[in-house]
Amino acid sequence: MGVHTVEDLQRQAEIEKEGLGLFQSTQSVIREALEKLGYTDEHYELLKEPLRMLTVRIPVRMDDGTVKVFTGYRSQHNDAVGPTKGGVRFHPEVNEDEVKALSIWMSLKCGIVDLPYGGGKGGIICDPREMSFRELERLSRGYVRAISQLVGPTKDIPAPDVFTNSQIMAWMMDEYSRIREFDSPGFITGKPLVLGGSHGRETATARGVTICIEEAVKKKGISLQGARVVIQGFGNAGSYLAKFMYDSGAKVIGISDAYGALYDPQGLDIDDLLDRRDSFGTVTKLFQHTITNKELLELDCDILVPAAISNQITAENAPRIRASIVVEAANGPTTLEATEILTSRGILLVPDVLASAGGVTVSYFEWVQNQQGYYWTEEEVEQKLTKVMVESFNKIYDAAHIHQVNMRLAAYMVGVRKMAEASRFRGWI
Ligand SMILES: NC(=O)C1=CN([C@@H]2O[C@H](COP(=O)(O)OP(=O)(O)OC[C@H]3O[C@@H](n4cnc5c(N)ncnc54)[C@H](O)[C@@H]3O)[C@@H](O)[C@H]2O)C=CC1
Ligand SMILES: O=C(O)CCC(=O)C(=O)O
Repeated sequence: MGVHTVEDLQRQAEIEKEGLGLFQSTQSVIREALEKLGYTDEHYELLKEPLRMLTVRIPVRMDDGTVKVFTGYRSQHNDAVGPTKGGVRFHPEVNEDEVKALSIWMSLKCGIVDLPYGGGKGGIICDPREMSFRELERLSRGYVRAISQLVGPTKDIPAPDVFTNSQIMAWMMDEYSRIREFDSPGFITGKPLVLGGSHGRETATARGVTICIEEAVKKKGISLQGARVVIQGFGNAGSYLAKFMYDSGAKVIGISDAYGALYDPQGLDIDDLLDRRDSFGTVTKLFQHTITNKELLELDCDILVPAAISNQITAENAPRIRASIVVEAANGPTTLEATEILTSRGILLVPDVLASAGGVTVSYFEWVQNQQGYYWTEEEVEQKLTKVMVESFNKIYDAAHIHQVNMRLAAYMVGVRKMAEASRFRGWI
């Protein structure tokens, strides 16, 4: 790989400033991973940006009769390996750079768990917590109409992400099937079981994180029984993870949502919180004594799991993180500088592209079942997921030791190789 230009170095310095672009910092780790593997500048030029990025405007008739126009995105990072794959996020802070970074992370995840996919991701700038059921249906269908030319079961396959769920996947699948005039369950994953969903997809992300935690505690010589766990976010990823930790005998001492956090050093009653949370993973509003998300992250604990949004552990708070293990269920919760700080403090950081890959793995199983029209039992799904996650964790843990790099760079090295090779064999590079 060529010598870095002054421009490169300036950009690098900017990236290192806290808060600057998830997208740029992702590019810098991709560059480093390719360099370590001996790939050329051409590989970096190809892989540093998504191949396609579609911006759409979606007019939606609101319940009060007015029309509101929403902005949405779909990014397809690289389809050398196969169709692109990745979730759709409904959130007020969605933006183009975030969607682009998220699609690159999907490529890396698919490479790590060895799926026949490249990475894609979508998002709509909206706040579903302030929309009615029918408004959400119209928005979901409008998004599919807007992106329908670019997606499909063998092109790009969406799935759930922040503030989207199996009901939204069902509307999207129905809209796509209407447009194409045949039933297309393989267009999207994370569907309800009765519409071709897979057993285990609902809990897959949390299950994958749990498997990473089980492997990580072995490496650290910590017993999961009685271990103190703190989880930021109580939605799909965070709440099921809390349940798995609670059931395995760990003590979940802190959880949070967008409005605050709950802390009990004796351990929270997770079954009770699960009964009381709403469909957006909100539960803290029901309690008087709460702490902030910022305080939650700095609690004294053994295992910390950010399972909500990006940029939560930064150079500012990384020196005060007191966990021995940090497992990233969320996408992009830790900045690059914070990654360095945590690693140099001996904290085992299990990066997002590995820890959260259980979701897309079971999405792949769902897609395979849809293509075959033959459905697997919950036990089969769980067994296959466990094998994939245990192998992936150990592959990356070993790579980090062999190459003497942190776990994030090791994960990028493992994740980028397949698409780099596929791009080369196709003659793109
Ligand atoms: N659902 C999935 O299959 C996968 C999700 N992920 C990642 O996991 C993370 C969480 O996703 P889901 O659980 O699916 O979303 P979700 O919508 O089910 O839950 C999100 C949770 O984060 C909380 N939250 C939102 N904004 C927050 C803020 N500003 N501060 C603190 N908490 C906030 C919400 O209150 C809620 O508890 C995201 O980063 C997502 O990309 C990664 C892989 C797969
Ligand atoms: O299930 C999928 O296809 C993708 C899930 C996702 O968006 C993610 O892993 O970030």
